[in-house]
Amino acid sequence: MAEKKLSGAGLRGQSAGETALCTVGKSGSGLTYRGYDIKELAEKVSFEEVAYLLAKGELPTQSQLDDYRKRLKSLRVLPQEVKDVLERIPKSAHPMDVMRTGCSMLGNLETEESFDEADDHIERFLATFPGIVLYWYRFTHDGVRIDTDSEEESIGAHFLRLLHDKKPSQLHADVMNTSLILYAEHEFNASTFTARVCASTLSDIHSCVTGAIGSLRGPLHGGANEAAMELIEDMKDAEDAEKTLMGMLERKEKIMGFGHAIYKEFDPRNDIIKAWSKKLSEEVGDSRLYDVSVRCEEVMWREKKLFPNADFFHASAYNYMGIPTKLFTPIFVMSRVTGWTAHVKEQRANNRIIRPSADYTGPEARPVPAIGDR
Ligand SMILES: CC(=O)SCCNC(=O)CCNC(=O)[C@H](O)C(C)(C)COP(=O)(O)OP(=O)(O)OC[C@H]1O[C@@H](n2cnc3c(N)ncnc32)[C@H](O)[C@@H]1OP(=O)(O)O
Ligand SMILES: O=C([O-])CC(=O)C(=O)O
Repeated sequence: MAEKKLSGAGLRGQSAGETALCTVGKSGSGLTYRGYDIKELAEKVSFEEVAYLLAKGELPTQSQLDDYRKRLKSLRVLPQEVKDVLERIPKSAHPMDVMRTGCSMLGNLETEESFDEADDHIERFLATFPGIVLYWYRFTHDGVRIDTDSEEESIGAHFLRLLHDKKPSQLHADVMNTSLILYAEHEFNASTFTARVCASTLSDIHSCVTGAIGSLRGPLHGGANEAAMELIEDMKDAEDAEKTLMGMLERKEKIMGFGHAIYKEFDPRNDIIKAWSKKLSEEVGDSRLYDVSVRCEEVMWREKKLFPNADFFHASAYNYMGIPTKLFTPIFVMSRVTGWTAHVKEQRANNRIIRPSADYTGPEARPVPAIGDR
C-alpha cells in the first residue's frame, strides 16, 4: 500500500504542540492513553478508571476508584435553571446542540473562577452530561420530566437507564463501558484542538468544552457515527450493501465512518467495537446490520484501501441496544470530555496562545473607492 501523505492542507502532518496523554498511530496503527494500550484498557478496566487516568495521570487504586465513583454519582442532579433551559429547546433540535447549550448554561451557573477548580468541573461534566441530553430527550419525545439521578454505578449504564427507564443488561452495560473507553481520548483531533485553542487564551473550562462539542458535531468527525447509521439502516442485505457502496463510489461520494487523518491501515478501535456489534447482533437474533457493515468494510478495502474508523461499527452496536441515532454523537461527548479536559489542563500547564500564521492569497493593497464609484 502506498505511504499515506501526511502533509498539505488541514495542518496535516505538522506538530502543533506536545502531549503526554496519548499516542495515535505511532507505529502506524497503535493507540495508547498515558502509555496503556487501548486493547488492554478495553479488556481490563472501567471507563471511570480511564477518566481518572486522564484527569490525574495514573490509574486509581481501589479506594481512589470507590471515592471517585461515589463523587461522580453524587453530582448527577441538574440545577433547576438548566432543566428550565432544556425544556425550552424544541424537539426538532439536534441533541448535540442541546449538549452545547446545556454545557454552556452550566457554565453560567457554576463558572470556573480559578483554574484550581478544573477537576471539580470535569467531574461535574462527567456526572451531568447523560442527564443533560436525556432530560431534554425524554421531556420533548416522551413528555416526561425524568429524575437525572439513578442507581447505576457506571456512566454507561446510567445513560441507558435514563434512556430506557429500566436496568440495562450486563451485556449492554459492558458495551457502553467499552465504547466510552474507545472514544475517550485521541491526541490533537479537531474537537480536542478546538478545546486547546480556547484554553490557550486562558478562557474558562466550560467555553473550551462548549467549543469542542461544536467541532465534534460535524460528520467528518464525531457526527460520522450517526451518518454511518443513516447509510446502513436501509441496506437490506450484504448484496444490497455492495450495490449501494459501489454506486456511491462511482459517484465519488464520501462514505462516512471510513478513513482517518492519521491511521494508515486500520483504526485499532474498530476490531474492538466490531466484536461487540457481532455479540449484540447474536443477542438480538438479527444480523442484518452487522452483515451489511461487514460487507461495507470489505468493499471499501477492496475498492479504495479505506478501513472503518472508530465510528463505523458503533452505528450498528448502538442501534442494537435501542439507542436512537441522534443520540450517538452525544455519547461520544460523554466520553471525549475526559480527553478534552485533560488537554485543557495540559495546555494551561505550559501555555502560549495558539496563533498560527496564514499565507495571504487576496488582492494587492488598493484604495477604498467612494460608494458611488463601486
Ligand atoms: C472518530 C472520528 O472522528 S474518525 C473520523 C470520522 N469521519 C468520517 O468517518 C468521515 C469520512 N472520512 C473522511 O472524510 C476522511 O477520511 C477523514 C476526514 C476522516 C480524514 O480526511 P483526510 O485526512 O483528508 O483523508 P485522506 O488524506 O486519507 O484522504 C485520501 C483520499 O481518500 C478519500 N477518502 C478519504 N475518506 C474517504 C471516505 N470515507 N469515503 C470516500 N473517500 C474517502 C479522500 O477523498 C482522498 O481522496 P482525494 O485525495 O482524491 O481527495
Ligand atoms: O483523531 C482524529 O482525527 C479523529 C478521531 O479518530 C478521534 O477523534 O477519535
